[in-house]
Amino acid sequence: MDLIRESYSNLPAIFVFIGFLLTFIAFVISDILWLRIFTIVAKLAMAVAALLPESGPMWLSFTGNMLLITVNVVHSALLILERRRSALSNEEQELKNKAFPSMDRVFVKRLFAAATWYDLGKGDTLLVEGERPDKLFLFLQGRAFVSVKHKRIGEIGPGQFVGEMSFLTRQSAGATVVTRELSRCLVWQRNIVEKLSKKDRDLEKILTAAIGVDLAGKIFLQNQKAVGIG
Ligand SMILES: Nc1ncnc2c1ncn2[C@@H]1O[C@@H]2COP(=O)(O)O[C@H]2[C@H]1O
Repeated sequence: MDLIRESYSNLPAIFVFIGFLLTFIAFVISDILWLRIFTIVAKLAMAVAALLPESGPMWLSFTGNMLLITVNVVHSALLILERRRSALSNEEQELKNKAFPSMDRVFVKRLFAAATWYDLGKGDTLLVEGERPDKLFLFLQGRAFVSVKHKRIGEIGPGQFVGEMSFLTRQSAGATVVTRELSRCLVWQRNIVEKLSKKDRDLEKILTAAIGVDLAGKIFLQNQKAVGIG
């Protein structure tokens, strides 16, 4: 009998422990839907723990946890709906694989939805050195030459951005970029993507992360060229 009573008095602590453990797991997970699902279960454990103390239920803690559960259930349902609606076309999927491989499809779809597909001819000038670009390009197909002071310094290929440097620094373009062959790009009007990033910090994060990876690749190639490998 004593053993049963003792086990029962440990129950709140066990549920609190489970709650903290699940909260910890939730914050380690990067997928926002799973983060919310783990948070719901964690808060459920905490809510149960609040009902079990021998001294009587802790209603404030119970209500707080139930409120958090409600908020997360609503957001999870909206996320699931959005995920269903955010199927990517073949081209969008190909571009996501190249430029946003590990990023959440929902956010990538939102970002893509703010852009327009452009088919470019050979010799089209995308950006001019010293001018302030109003567009940000992301190549799906084709290639472009990059030159500074009329000297070719690099190339752009599928999965790479054009105009991302001045987009980040808000300066004028540091190079002129001209297509080398027929190309297909996704193009954002800068003012639109700037407004969108201010409104939606998740979009800003995935865009800057993808630009960061792209820039690292460009610097790597530049370094190889500098020592005569590229
Ligand atoms: N070394 C390089 N290799 C590849 N692309 C480059 C290089 N330097 C500049 N660019 C691109 O050329 C663009 C010119 O405009 P931005 O400076 O906005 O962004 C630049 C990059 O997108």
